[in-house]
Amino acid sequence: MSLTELESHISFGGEQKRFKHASLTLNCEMNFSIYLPPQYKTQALPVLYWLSGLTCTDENFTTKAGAQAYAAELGLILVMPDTSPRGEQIANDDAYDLGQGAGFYINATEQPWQKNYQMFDYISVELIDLIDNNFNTNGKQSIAGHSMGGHGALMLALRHPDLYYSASAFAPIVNPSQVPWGQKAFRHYLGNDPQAWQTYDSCFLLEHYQAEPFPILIDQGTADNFMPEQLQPEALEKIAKNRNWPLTLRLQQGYDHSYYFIASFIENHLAFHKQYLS
Ligand SMILES: N[C@@H](CCC(=O)N[C@@H](CSC=O)C(=O)NCC(=O)O)C(=O)O
Repeated sequence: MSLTELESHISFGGEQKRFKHASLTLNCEMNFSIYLPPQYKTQALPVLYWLSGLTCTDENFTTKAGAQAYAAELGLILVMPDTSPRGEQIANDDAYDLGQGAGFYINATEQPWQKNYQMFDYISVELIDLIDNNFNTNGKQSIAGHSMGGHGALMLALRHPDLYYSASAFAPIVNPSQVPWGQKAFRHYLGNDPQAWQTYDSCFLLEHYQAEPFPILIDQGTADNFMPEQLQPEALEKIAKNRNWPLTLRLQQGYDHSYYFIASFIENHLAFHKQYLS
């Protein structure tokens, strides 16, 4: 599949680029951003996929997290996909938490979403193939994300331990089938079948996980207005403790839900993933 370059900027000795491509999985044109660190000029490198949250595109993390400086030191490729299919012909909703910008990284089965909202397959199959076929990767990848994207990162890694070496999240929605953001999205995209909801719920997936465990790091700000109702990271921590799972939950005093929080700890997340990708 061919890529069209939209932007290219030198950043910390590497290159910050943006591409568009035709997605066969989502039946539309998609953009993604990629950071290629300086080491990329001479060697194949591992990839960290970053999944953003509600209302975001590929550009929120790229422009706000300050991750390029650390990726340049560590020799990590960063890939930032969009958060949903996009376009005038694509189903949408006026609310910020449904439709475009709110794909929830799942494969929709309900109308009018099913034709385009196949984000689970896009991230775990089409995008990995696209990146590996067009860039000099070493075939190793990990995954991280924020809020809705934190849900996506944990859920995709729990569903695909064959693909991802480690997972991390900022303020993730860990139990989407039990909280308003997730319940709304799942009802629209998946219908009312509780079993379908569970297949995309990190708490359920961790509780029933059978393969080799992989490391998880979660940061959660204590001043995050969304924490009590939507996020509840302790629910996942409790299951992890019962299963002796290597999960670290760090409660960061006074931090909120914003990219100022992400920028404050992104260095730790990149270093965490680098250990497992080396
Ligand atoms: N507009 C909404 C909240 C939208 C919001 O806070 N989005 C977060 C992710 S929330 C979970 O997925 C985000 O990352 N926004 C983009 C940014 O650059 O900050 C509301 O009013 O509640």
